[in-house]
Amino acid sequence: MGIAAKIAPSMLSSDFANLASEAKRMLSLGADWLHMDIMDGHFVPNLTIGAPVIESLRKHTTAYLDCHLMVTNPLDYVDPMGKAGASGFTFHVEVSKENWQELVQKIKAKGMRPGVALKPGTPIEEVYPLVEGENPVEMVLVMTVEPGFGGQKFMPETMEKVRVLRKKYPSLDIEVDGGLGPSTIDVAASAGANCIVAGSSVFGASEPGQVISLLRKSVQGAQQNN
Ligand SMILES: O=C(CO)[C@H](O)[C@H](O)COP(=O)(O)O
Ligand SMILES: [Fe+2]
Repeated sequence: MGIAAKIAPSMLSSDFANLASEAKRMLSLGADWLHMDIMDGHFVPNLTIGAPVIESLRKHTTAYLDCHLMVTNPLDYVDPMGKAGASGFTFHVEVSKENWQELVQKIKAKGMRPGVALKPGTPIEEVYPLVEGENPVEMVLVMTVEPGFGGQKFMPETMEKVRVLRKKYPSLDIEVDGGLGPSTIDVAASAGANCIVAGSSVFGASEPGQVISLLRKSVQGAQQNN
């Protein structure tokens, strides 16, 4: 028995003008989580959504909103995201070296689940203190593309980080994000990822439900082989 597979369509690839119905469509097709990409136009060269949109979406669904904060000052977002109804709050390690302890504490105090993300060029060792501390994060998001945009090519060299993490922390939620789809899922699943973000491969498919179930089967199959 492995840890639960969580398939999280990235709403970045949805029609933002119909966000609520797109979210419901993904949930009805078997999505476990909805991945919400919050970008501030500073940490990454793209600007997407923030707490007001999370608050609007929350009125339409009770689903787990897996929020990925690609922002320079994640601490500023904790209160608004908590009030808006975010479920997971995943901040980047590159911008939280000085204050991750305070961040994790505040995220938990607001009833959210803390996670830490790292860019492809960031060494995996940087997240160890956050996973092992007294007040640990509950998920590590290994970016498998440079953050900022959907539809990029999966970077297989990031898989070594997933393998190292899975070996070190057998029951940790490990999320992969960027370029995941039918042609890349097996390598990520066998490396040990159990939370799978997929934007363009799901929303661009003629049968998104089939992609969601294929992603889940790959994670479950890899766990049975280990
Ligand atoms: O965090 C992200 C980009 O920074 C997105 O979650 C990610 O890119 C998903 O899109 P796709 O599956 O199309 O790569
Ligand atoms: Fe993301």
